[in-house]
Amino acid sequence: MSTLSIDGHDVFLPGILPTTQKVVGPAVSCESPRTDATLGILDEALFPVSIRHVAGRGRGFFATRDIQAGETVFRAVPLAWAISEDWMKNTCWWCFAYNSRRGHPIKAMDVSATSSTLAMGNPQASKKRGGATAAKNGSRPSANRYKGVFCSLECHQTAISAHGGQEKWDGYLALLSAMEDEIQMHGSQIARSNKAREKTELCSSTLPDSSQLRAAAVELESMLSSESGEKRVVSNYPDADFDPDDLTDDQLGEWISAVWNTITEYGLFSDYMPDSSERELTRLIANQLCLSDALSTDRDSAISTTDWQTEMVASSAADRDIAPLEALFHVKSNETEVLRASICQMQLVPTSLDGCISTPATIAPIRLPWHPSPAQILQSQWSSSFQAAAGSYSLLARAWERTSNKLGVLSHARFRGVYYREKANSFGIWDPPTDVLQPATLTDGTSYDEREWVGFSIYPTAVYFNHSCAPNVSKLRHGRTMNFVSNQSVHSGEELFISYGSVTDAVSERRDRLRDHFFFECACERCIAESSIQLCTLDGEI
Ligand SMILES: C[S@@+](CC[C@H](N)C(=O)[O-])C[C@H]1O[C@@H](n2cnc3c(N)ncnc32)[C@H](O)[C@@H]1O
Repeated sequence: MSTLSIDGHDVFLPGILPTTQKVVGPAVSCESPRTDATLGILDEALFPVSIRHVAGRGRGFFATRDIQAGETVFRAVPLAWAISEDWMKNTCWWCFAYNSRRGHPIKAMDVSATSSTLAMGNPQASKKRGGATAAKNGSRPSANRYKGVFCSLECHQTAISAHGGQEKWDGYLALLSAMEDEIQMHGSQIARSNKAREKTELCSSTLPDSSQLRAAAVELESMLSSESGEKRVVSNYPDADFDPDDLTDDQLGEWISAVWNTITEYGLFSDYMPDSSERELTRLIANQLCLSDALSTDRDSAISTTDWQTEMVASSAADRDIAPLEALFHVKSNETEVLRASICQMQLVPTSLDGCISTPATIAPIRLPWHPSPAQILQSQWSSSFQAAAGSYSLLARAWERTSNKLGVLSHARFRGVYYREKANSFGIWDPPTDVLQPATLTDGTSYDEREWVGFSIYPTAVYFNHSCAPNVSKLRHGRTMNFVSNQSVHSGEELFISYGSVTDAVSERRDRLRDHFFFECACERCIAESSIQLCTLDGEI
C-alpha cells in the first residue's frame, strides 16, 4: 500500500498489484492512442485509402484516388465479438450466420459446467467426472451451461483454434458461464437495490449538504481505519470555483485512476447490475481478453508502426479472419470524454446553504488533487455511464476470479483500457447484413426496421472511418468480414465517411444520439448546414 502526502493530506494509492501476481495478455492501458501521423498510405494496390489527421475529428480515412460508386474501399475482420442475448442460439458464433427459426446444429458446451450440472442431479457422478478436475483447478464449477452454437463443424473448429485450442476455448466458455452465474445469483437482489438507488436519486432534495457529506465520509473512514488498524483514506476537499475544463487529459486521467482505485478497493458499485447492452459489452470484453491471451501472451504494445501497418494491411486481406491484437492499441479510448461529461453531470458538494445544488465543486486543478473517499463516491450522483462501467467491471472481475487460475489478474486499468476502446468503436452485427441508407435500396425487399441486431464486434483496423449524416461509404458484412463500399463517386483527397446510426432523424435528434452514444458533437457538413438553417428559422421567429 502506498501513500503520498499532498498539502499535508495523506493520499491513498491502492490498487498497485503485488509483483508476485501474474498479469497475462497485452498491456492495454489507458494511455492515449498513438497518434500515427505516419500511418499514411496503407497499400494502394489493395485499398485506395490513407489515414490522415483532420482538424476537429482526429484521424480519418481519405481517398488516395478518384473512387467510383460501388468500389470496396476497405475491408476488415473482427478482433472480438459477442452475440446478443436474444439470439445466442440462432447466430453462429464464428461466421455470424443467423437462423431465426431453427437455430444452429452444432452446440459447444462449457465442460466445466457439465460437472456441476451433474452435481445438482447426481453428486456421485459429479465427484467421479468433473468435481475432481474443478477442485484440482481451484475453480468453482458453474451452475450455468454456456453453449456456443455454430452453423457448421468447420466454423466450430476454426473458433476453437482462434481461441488458442480446446483448453482456452473451454476457459472462455467457463468465464461466460461464471458471468451467467453472477447475473443469476445477484440479479434479483441487485435489481432491488438498483431500484432503491434510483428512488434516492430521484429525490435530489434529500442529497446531503456538505457538512453531512463530510461527516459521513469521516465516519466511514474511521470505521474502515479501525477495521484495518491503519488509516487508509484521507480525502481532501477541492476549491469551490473549479471548472473541469481547466483539467488537462493527463490530470483527469490521473484522477480517474485514483477514483477507480477507491472503487475497486472497497467494492463500490459491486451491487450494480449492468443492463443487457452493458452485459453484452462485458461479454465482448471477455471474448477480447480470452482471445488476446491466445493471440499474444508475451508481446507488449511496443510494436513498431511499420510492423503494425503491415499487419493491418495483411489482416484486411481475404485470408485473415481475425484482426491483429496490436490494432487495438491504436484505437482511441473514449474514457476522458465520457468522464468529462460525467463530471459536468455530477452533483457532488452543495456549495450554498440554501439547498441549491450547483455543478460540482470538484477537482482542484492541481497535481493530483482531490481524492474522493468511498463515502463521497457513493453519495455523489455519478453519471449512469460511470456506474455502468464500474458495474460491468465488477461483474466481469467476479466471474474472472472464479476462473483466475488460468487467466491471471484483471486489473481495472486493463479492463478500462479495453472497455473504453470498444464501447463507442464497435459495430453492430445486423441481419440482413447490408448497411443501407434508405429502406428502398434493399434489394430483397426487407425493410430497414426488420433487420435484427444479432450482436456486435470490434473491427479495430476500421475505426478510422469518421461519421457523417450524409455518408459516402456503406458497410456490407459478408460473414465475419466487413466490406466498406462507396455509395457514390468520391474525388481523390476527399474524406470517406460511414454513418454511426440512423441518418433519417432531425438534426437535433441525430446530434443528441451521437453525443449520448458516441460522446462527440457531430460536426459533419450536413449537421452544420441544417443547424444553421434551424438557427436562421429561430432568429426569424424572434
Ligand atoms: C470511431 S472514431 C473515428 C476515428 C477517430 N477520428 C480517431 O482519431 O481515432 C470516432 C471519433 O471520431 C470523432 N468523430 C467522428 N466523426 C465525427 C464527426 N462527424 N464530428 C466530430 N467528430 C467526429 C469523434 O471524436 C469520435 O469519438
